[in-house]
Amino acid sequence: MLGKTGVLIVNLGTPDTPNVPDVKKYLREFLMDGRVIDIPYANRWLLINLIIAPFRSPKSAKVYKELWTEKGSPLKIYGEANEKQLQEALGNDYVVKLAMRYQNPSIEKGLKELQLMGLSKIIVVPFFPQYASASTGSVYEEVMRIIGQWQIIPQLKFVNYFYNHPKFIKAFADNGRKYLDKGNYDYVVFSYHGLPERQMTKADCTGNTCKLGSCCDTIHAFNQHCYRASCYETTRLLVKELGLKEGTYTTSFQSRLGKEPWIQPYTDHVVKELAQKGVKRVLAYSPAFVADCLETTIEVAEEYREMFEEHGGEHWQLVESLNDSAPWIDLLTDLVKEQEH
Ligand SMILES: C=CC1=C(C)c2cc3[nH]c(cc4nc(cc5[nH]c(cc1n2)c(C)c5CCC(=O)O)C(CCC(=O)O)=C4C)c(C)c3C=C
Ligand SMILES: [Fe+2]
Ligand SMILES: [Fe+2]
Repeated sequence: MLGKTGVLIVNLGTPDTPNVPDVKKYLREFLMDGRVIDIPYANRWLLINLIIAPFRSPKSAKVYKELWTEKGSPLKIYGEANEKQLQEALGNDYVVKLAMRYQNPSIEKGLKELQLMGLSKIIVVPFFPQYASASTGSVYEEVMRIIGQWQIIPQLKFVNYFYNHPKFIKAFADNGRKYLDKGNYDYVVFSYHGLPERQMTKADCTGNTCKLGSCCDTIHAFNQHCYRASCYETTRLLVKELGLKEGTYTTSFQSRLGKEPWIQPYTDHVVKELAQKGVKRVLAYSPAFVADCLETTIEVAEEYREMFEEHGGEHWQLVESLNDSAPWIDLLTDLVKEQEH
């Protein structure tokens, strides 16, 4: 095994089953993460255990049951496929392990397996195109917590983001182009997972803070880890690749939780406004996710479609994510190899 490199691919996580106790367990672990609900521990504990877990779990379980396939949760099925595909693409000099930040297979299990192989280098690839403290940052914190206890700390590399990688942009653009070429769409919505505004305005490592305004209109040395700026840049790059005209697309943020303000505009508001303005045919991108999951298959493809049609829209189509496609594996291979320099 000496000389091999370990590759830990990490996605967010999903419940073990769509039943209420497993969904509750998943939500508890996820939302008790101080990078996800960033309030003092005691307040977070009360909020999660007395309000969110008991009341949200039955509702979420219902939706997970709708999402579930014979083989399980799509997020995990695609992750398992990616583990095999990437192993094949990288060959024998690498050992690829899949991990989930929450629930199973855990980061602890994946790292332990790599540790037992005596690898001298580990590359961590979180499956989040845009950096956020609540996603990528949380994966790193967990990796460092575990590896920090080891006697021998291997050489460690992290892929912080890849929203601007030309192969990421091309893969998503190609997925959408096949609809645009045939479908006579009059509008494209780029909907990203949202974040609480409070998290955006915390100072980054350079001391800069996002002002939730025009500071996100360009990407530069001081805002490369700004989630909002990275989302807007993802849209700009996709728009350029697709050749969309000004006034025919917009960026918005979905999946908010709780009563505090999250980054805006909210996708549900945008969906209603577009339908009410007379827009009839919309192509919807969700480029914060590399695998179709609850947030794309149910929220974007079903809930927003129903909302759009209820308010006068005629056709709403989700662009599928990268899932187990060859261009995604090609991009993952590049992301790993780029860490070897
Ligand atoms: C794009 C990366 C993600 C960020 C950033 C993120 C932040 C974030 N999420 C919540 C709350 C929930 N998210 C849920 C599902 C979910 N979130 C992501 C990704 C990011 N979340 C994915 C890929 C998924 C789907 C998982 C699946 O099993 O398919 C859920 C659970 C679903 C539900 O009950 O509605 C919650 C809750 C917060 C609060 C947050 C940042 C503060
Ligand atoms: Fe989320
Ligand atoms: Fe900003």
